[in-house]
Amino acid sequence: MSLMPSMIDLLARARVDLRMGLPVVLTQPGRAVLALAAEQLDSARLADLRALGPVDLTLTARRAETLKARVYDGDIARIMIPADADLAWVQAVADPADDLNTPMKGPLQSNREGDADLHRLAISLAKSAHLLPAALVCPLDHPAQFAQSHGLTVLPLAAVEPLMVESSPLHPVAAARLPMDAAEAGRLHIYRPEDGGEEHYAIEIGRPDRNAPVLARLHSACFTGDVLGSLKCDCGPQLRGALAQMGAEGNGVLLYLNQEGRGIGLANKMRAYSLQDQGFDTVEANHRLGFEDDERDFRLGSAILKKLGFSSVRLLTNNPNKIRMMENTGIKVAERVPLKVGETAFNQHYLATKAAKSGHML
Ligand SMILES: Nc1nc2c(ncn2[C@@H]2O[C@H](COP(=O)(O)OP(=O)(O)OP(=O)(O)O)[C@@H](O)[C@H]2O)c(=O)[nH]1
Ligand SMILES: [Zn+2]
Repeated sequence: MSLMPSMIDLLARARVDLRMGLPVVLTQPGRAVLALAAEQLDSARLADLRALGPVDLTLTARRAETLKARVYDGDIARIMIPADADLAWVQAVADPADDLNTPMKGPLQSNREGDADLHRLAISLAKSAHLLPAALVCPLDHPAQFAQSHGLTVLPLAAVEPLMVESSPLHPVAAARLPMDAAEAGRLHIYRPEDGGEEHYAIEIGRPDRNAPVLARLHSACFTGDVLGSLKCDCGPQLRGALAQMGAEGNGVLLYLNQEGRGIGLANKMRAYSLQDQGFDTVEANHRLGFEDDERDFRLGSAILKKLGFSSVRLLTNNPNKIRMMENTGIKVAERVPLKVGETAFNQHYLATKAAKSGHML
């Protein structure tokens, strides 16, 4: 029935549910759990969840390592919530904001019984909803009945897993002429993913030849740098520098990918900045929050370039991962064009960390 939600629709709905603090039901043959985002929990929901059975606080292995909790499930850990733990305990374990003030949260006991696949799905959902990667998970006996009587979204693991791994197809929505400081001959194209996620943009300058390598930049959104002129990173000057170079050459394409904070979202990036204020570097801060250094999906860039008719680029970047990803997804990188602008007294350490830990070319 075409008026019923598809699996992609349910996935988008589940992300919103988690952001609203609602539980979602995750199922696999013979097993089901109820999952809630730790960050959106309140005391009433914690009590109701505990009435259903034992609750685990699922974290990434990154976060568990910081907390010195045992990791039995590879990339995630299932921390048992003690009987006397309250909402503040859950939040303190999930969120590193107060780690330095209250380093002792434990002893933390990790669950090693049974399968962790549904817990892993809960973490992926929280990440893709740009929430802290921490989820409360408890087993559920009659999932279909429970979901129906509580009006909850149900996601079967087998159906949803391939959708989470694949990059969602993007479709052009609208395009119009946009004269800019850097180039009067500008055109802004909007692309919308099928999965209800962020839209991404392509700024085409001039009318680049589709049969030759185009001067291209994959720029990830940085509200603080691009809009506010933050001195903590080099994003603003890189954005304007790339557009200026394309304007000067008369041709180019800048992809503005809405993957704020290397894919963790602006709220989490500000959590990371707060940890940086406590002395951690950009990579350590991501890890303490439970994220990888870089959670972006650069396949988006190739998908948009292909939609625009390009197959080869002169890529403005210092990031070898972007080059690798372009090549692996069918866009030839004919040349790497370095983009070194915007070094300040405030971002020297940030740029040095990217070079030392993330392989950026100096
Ligand atoms: N998590 C996190 N993200 C940051 C931080 N500083 C900047 N960012 C984000 O990092 C991304 C920078 O993206 P890009 O300009 O594409 O940079 P890049 O990966 O360094 O690669 P090139 O600039 O191409 O060399 C943006 O999404 C910023 O929001 C930080 O300290 N923590
Ligand atoms: Zn930035």
